[in-house]
Amino acid sequence: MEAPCSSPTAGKFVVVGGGIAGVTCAEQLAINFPSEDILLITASPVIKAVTNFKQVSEVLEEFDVEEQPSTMLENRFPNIKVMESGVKQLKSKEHCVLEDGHQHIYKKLCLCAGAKPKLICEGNPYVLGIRDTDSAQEFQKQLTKAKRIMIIGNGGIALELVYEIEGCEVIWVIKDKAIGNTFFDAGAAEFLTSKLIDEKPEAKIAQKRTRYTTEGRKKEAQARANAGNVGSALGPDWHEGLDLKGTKEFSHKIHIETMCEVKKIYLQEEFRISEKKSLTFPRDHHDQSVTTDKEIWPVYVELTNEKIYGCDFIVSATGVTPNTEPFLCGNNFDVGEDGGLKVDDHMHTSLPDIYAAGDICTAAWHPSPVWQQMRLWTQARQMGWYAAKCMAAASVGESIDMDFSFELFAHVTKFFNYKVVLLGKYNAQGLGSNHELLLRCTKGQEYIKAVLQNGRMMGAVLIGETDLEETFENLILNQMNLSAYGEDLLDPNIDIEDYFD
Ligand SMILES: Cc1cc2nc3c(=O)[nH]c(=O)nc-3n(C[C@H](O)[C@H](O)[C@H](O)COP(=O)(O)OP(=O)(O)OC[C@H]3O[C@@H](n4cnc5c(N)ncnc54)[C@H](O)[C@@H]3O)c2cc1C
Ligand SMILES: NC(=O)C1=CN([C@@H]2O[C@H](COP(=O)(O)OP(=O)(O)OC[C@H]3O[C@@H](n4cnc5c(N)ncnc54)[C@H](OP(=O)(O)O)[C@@H]3O)[C@@H](O)[C@H]2O)C=CC1
Repeated sequence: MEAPCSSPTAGKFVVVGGGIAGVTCAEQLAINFPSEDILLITASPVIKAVTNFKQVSEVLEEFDVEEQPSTMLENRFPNIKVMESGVKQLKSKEHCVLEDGHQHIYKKLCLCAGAKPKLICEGNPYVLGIRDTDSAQEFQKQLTKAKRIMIIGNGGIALELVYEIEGCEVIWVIKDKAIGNTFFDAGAAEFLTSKLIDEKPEAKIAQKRTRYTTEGRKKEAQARANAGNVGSALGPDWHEGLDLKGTKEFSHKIHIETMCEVKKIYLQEEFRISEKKSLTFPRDHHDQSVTTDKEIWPVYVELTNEKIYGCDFIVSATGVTPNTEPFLCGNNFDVGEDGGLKVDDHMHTSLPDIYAAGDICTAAWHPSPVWQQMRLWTQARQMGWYAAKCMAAASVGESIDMDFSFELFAHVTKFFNYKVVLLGKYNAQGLGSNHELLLRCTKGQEYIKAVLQNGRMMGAVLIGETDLEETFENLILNQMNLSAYGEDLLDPNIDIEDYFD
């Protein structure tokens, strides 16, 4: 029988999870309390370290994520002790966590156990999710033997995969009309799709600038044809170390099935018995001809548009579910609709002395009008850092203000080899119909969208080397009335940096 946990005053700072959130939190606690021991318990054999951190502007940041042996963290911070083990249970009333029969008493605890892929179908060996190094390697291994795969989902992972995979037919199934719904509107999607589908070099066309009200945007849209205890989520450029090549000698071969979902998955024998017919890979994007596929595949997918395709395997890139399971039993946490542990503006959960940061948590505070939570490593780092600050302040009876990084949503990444910067309400999220869009697009070069409400900039999408991120960030933060500038705001002949400096 396990001994009961003793008094919490005897406890230390304990952090669970060796991903970006947990490691950043532990590091910050170690800096704040150099004479105290910080315990980091993590299920994975390596930890994630942030390296080459670069503050691009006031809120935009870029960094690399490196997998390191935990000893490197312990060497950098002698007061951090890393324990490789999965936490099995939390006894919040007794201030203690249990792993493999051992128990650890905490005075303050930060849960940073991340999230796991939310698969369209659990337990099917032909449905893969990608989260950590192991799952990415398994995917790569399967891909080397594959002639055709199906990718389900329209977010970050799907966008990266369709661009990187070569030598394998890819059927990409999305619920939406356009690609990349979690990051882009139909205009940006069209800008990117040309890079994916046009095999020929793109002819440069003149730059176009347009101003849209919501009404105009609708018309524009109509006129245009987006496992248990897991390891940490992969880092930036995770696919660079992997040769994502199938069995064939061509580069991209992608067919996109829009506005549909998976209806049923059949294993080979099940499909044979059903006597249903599957389709061949469409010759080009406009190919509507229906030809029965003679090839025998390991798995078949029936879509809600009634089409059926056979493939070697399916990648479910359909989002994540917070890893809360080991912590919920016997503890009355407030949990968000997305399954995350709700945290307040001090990263504190609903239970005493328990904080949470990164993918595991759901931001339940009243956010700034231009910030929203997205499960990204920038937010994991910021939350881990801020949680440590809050834990430190609370333990000495002080209070601190919310960190500035939560004032404005800012994300910089790369899709289809373009730099992509997203700021504020970049897709007019939650703004209703009372907003307008300013667009500038040069095919193959840049796509710029500013979201305005009552003359104030609320968000922006910047694709390509636009050099506008800092100016736009300032315009969103200072909420200056831009009505007088109208479309000049995006006029390439006007240097708007000079305008607003
Ligand atoms: C393929 C892929 C590509 C991505 N690309 C980008 C990108 O380009 N840009 C971006 O901003 N974000 C990207 N993300 C998202 C980003 O990686 C995550 O938001 C971020 O890493 C979350 O960090 P975290 O520390 O909260 O969780 P994680 O990195 O998942 O770490 C969780 C940690 O908790 C440990 N753990 C879990 N359960 C337990 C337990 N019971 N006991 C002890 N330890 C436990 C795990 O072993 C792990 O160490 C990507 C994600 C994936 C999967
Ligand atoms: N460069 C970057 O910034 C990258 C970031 N990431 C992050 O990593 C995490 C995991 O990525 P990912 O898995 O792509 O998650 P995302 O949340 O980015 O995207 C999930 C996608 O799957 C769709 N979806 C959800 N359920 C279904 C279903 N049953 N059938 C069909 N489609 C479905 C969603 O549609 P809907 O939105 O309509 O529900 C959405 O398009 C995310 O937090 C993501 O932000 C990953 C890769 C790159």
